[in-house]
Amino acid sequence: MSLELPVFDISKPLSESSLSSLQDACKEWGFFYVTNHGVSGDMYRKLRRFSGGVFGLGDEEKMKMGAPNYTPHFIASPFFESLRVSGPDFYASAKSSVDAFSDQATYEEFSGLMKEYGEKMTELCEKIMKAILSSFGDDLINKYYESEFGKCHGYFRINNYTIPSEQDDHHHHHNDDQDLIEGLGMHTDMSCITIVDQDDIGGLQVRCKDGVGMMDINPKDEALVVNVGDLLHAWTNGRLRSSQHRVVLKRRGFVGNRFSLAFFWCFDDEKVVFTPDEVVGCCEGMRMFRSFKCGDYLRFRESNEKGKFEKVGDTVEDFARIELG
Ligand SMILES: O=C(O)CCC(=O)C(=O)O
Ligand SMILES: [Fe+2]
Repeated sequence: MSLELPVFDISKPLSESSLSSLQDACKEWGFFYVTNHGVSGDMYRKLRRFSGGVFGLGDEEKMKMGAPNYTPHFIASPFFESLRVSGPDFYASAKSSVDAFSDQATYEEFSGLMKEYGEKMTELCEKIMKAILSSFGDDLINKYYESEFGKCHGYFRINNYTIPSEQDDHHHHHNDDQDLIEGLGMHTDMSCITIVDQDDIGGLQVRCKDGVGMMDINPKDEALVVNVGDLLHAWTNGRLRSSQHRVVLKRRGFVGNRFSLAFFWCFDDEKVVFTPDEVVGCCEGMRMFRSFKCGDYLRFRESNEKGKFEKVGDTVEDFARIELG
């Protein structure tokens, strides 16, 4: 099954009806599309070309980038490798990845591009977060945007999914459907919000509220996919969904690579996440999450996964949910 998520045009003034469909989508799915986001086709094509150049290097070369800049195959999955670029100084982060390579002029340009993209996405996240706060009404922007979200920062991953040829893949996990491969396992994001730019191959799936079904999030021209992460789920007292999602690849007919960009916008490590009374209040007054330091949650996730990436199982629900009774 596939899903028609609402499309939120971020360039338009916020109308009551667009805010209410935004709020509904965040509660029901934790996912929606955004258009007129300001990332030009030109910037995207350049980013893809440069990244393709880096992924095309030999394994030994790529390993020179080191962790956490480069995640090689067989960490998250055999079919996934990823470059990480961290803000707020996206230029310096990208530069530190590619400094080991010889073609310095090219990589200067690469780093400049990463900076441009990172800053654009940071700005977009700020706008989206403001829209999400507005969708609660009650002037939450004025009360909480600056104090709670003013120090948020972002990082992004450039993801490259490939499927090896049939003969050397007898040992990995097939789904029930022999033609479906998990390119990135089921997980929730550790962010406040995440913005994903997937190419036209598709494969992003979200778990339905019933906890069983899966829905395809189809590629949509000119649109980016936005999803709510664990930090915003906790901050909104669980009202906005941080949904489990994954990426599946169809073996048959899969040509080339699947390329995606995922931008994660998070609280800073020192931030104490604690739902304001007013936000709790609109939820029958029952506080669902104890206060926690953002960095402690990130470390909890990392230590639970032993470098295994974002596997589902331990989320903010396990970490900070208040037991009832
Ligand atoms: O590659 C994608 O489309 C999504 C990636 C994702 O969910 C993630 O990196 O957290
Ligand atoms: Fe994700």
